[in-house]
Amino acid sequence: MDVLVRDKLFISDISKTFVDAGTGVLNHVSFTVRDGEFLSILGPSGCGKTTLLRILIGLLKPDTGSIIKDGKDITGTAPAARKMGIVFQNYALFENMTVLKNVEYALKIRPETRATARETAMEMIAAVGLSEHIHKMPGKLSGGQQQRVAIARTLALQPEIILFDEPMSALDVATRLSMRTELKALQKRFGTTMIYVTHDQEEAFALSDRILIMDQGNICQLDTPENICRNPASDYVRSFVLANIRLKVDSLSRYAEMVRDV
Ligand SMILES: Nc1ncnc2c1ncn2[C@@H]1O[C@H](COP(=O)(O)OP(=O)(O)OP(=O)(O)O)[C@@H](O)[C@H]1O
Repeated sequence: MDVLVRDKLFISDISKTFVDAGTGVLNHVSFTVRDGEFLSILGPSGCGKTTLLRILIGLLKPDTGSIIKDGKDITGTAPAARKMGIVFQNYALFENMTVLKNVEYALKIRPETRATARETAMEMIAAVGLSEHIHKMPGKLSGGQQQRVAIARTLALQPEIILFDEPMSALDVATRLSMRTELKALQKRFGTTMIYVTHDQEEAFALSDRILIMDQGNICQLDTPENICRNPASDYVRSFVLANIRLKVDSLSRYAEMVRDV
């Protein structure tokens, strides 16, 4: 596979086996992520999505393969030097620090961002719409607000790539829908490449420039939502498309019922 200039990441032949998992969790996975792209990784529980994210950010070493970022091999590079950030499902905030302190913390540790830490933190908190909550503790915020703090904290470090590991799974449906719009707006504003792990078909189809569909450590298809719908690469992928259509029909009929009852 040729590395194109607009490719932000080139993941080549990544494999991973855990001794106690028996079979390979990732089997010679190769794909590219384009600069500024919103790429979702979609697949059932246990198919290797989180393992792939952990390898991309450097928390886990692959058994084979390499990760090329902007043309440079970063497979052995420390996580902090990769210019990537990660947002988890459980927010992972410091419970004993205010919103402001949570966002400021990492900026204050780094000599190059220390002087402007307060200003940057305030700007990022404003970007996620939480300016009026800066002095609150995370425990006093809703789940959606806590996830916004986690996103502001990640954005503040100006990563080139943000990885999301099922960031909406703990949120209610209405919050998830509004967070989708906000996330896309933030991506547009900051031009960040985003890699978004989910097992929610509807979310992946609604958010993504391209979707990578995985099953049992293998890539089944990587394409735009439209092309996946038009030309599913296998019966397995077709079942994802059909499930997504069913979800849409279900929510449309729920909406129709709500409107009828008004
Ligand atoms: N540190 C580990 N040691 C042993 N096995 C592991 C380890 N981490 C993950 N696994 C196994 O690897 C497989 C893939 O796990 P992974 O967390 O990557 O899946 P996933 O697609 O993210 O699943 P989910 O959607 O449930 O989060 C699973 O069978 C899991 O049990």
